[in-house]
Amino acid sequence: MAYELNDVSVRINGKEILQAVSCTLQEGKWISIIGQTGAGKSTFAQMIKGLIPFYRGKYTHNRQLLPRDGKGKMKIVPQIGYVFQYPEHQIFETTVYKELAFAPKMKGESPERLEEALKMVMGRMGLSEELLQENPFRLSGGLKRLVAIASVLFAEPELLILDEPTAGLDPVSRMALLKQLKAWQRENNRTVLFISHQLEDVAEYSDEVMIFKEGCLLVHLDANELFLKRTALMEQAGLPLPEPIQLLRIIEALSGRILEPVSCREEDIMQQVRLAWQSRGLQNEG
Ligand SMILES: Nc1ncnc2c1ncn2[C@@H]1O[C@H](COP(=O)(O)OP(=O)(O)OP(=O)(O)O)[C@@H](O)[C@H]1O
Repeated sequence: MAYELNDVSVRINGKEILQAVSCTLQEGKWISIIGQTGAGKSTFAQMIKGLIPFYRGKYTHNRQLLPRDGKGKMKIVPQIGYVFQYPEHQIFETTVYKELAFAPKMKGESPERLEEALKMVMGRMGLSEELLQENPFRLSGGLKRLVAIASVLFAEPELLILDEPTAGLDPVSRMALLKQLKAWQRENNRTVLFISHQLEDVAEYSDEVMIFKEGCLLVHLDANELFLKRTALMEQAGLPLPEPIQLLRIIEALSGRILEPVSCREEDIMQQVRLAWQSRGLQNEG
């Protein structure tokens, strides 16, 4: 179920926005896309969804070229879901039920199947069924966001693109939303492309990370490898390290020991930090 790009370049208004990008997006992976502002992250994601009509190079899904129309224009890829920044701005129906059921009804889903899927997606996003008859425009900002994202999940996308899905949310809502999306991705073995400037979230949830710099894909690698072993790549891309990794480096410097957390997730890093802190060497230093 892989999507593959081979030497793909995108030029808009005479400017090369993406340059010779080659990559494979494997099924069942949470792949984060990071890079400084203007690095080409959103353009890459839009290209994957088929929102960029023309590009050079080869783009395939399961080794089949993605369809183009008679004029050679790339078509939108229906099995890819796209959550744009501030997705609540795309809500247009008058009840939460209508908003969620819009796409599946268009696909001709039976009422029974609709009901079953509706319950599942509401539960997954932590939304109470009582909300179904509410006007989505009257909900709080955070709830509106959940409804908008639930409507994308309801279409059961094979690959889900999340373009800064937590922008503007408070820390508690941000964490809750990402946990729900991660659980959805794992349970359904789906691929997620997650664009974010929140590097702590990237280290917490990713299987793989793609770093873009000035329209080029600098590197695509395992998240643990990047954050625990190849941190120089972050510097090369002009990006800071996630805060728990910065703390790990400080504790290593203070204790004079190399710490080896099992992953770049905060919980695993803090466990190492606590152990080092409790060890006599560091207490004496302190
Ligand atoms: N339609 C367009 N016309 C002209 N230039 C564009 C267009 N779309 C994007 N660009 C330019 O392409 C570059 C990459 O933009 P893109 O939005 O992909 O970057 P990004 O990494 O997603 O940035 P950010 O983190 O700020 O969202 C930028 O210099 C942007 O100005």
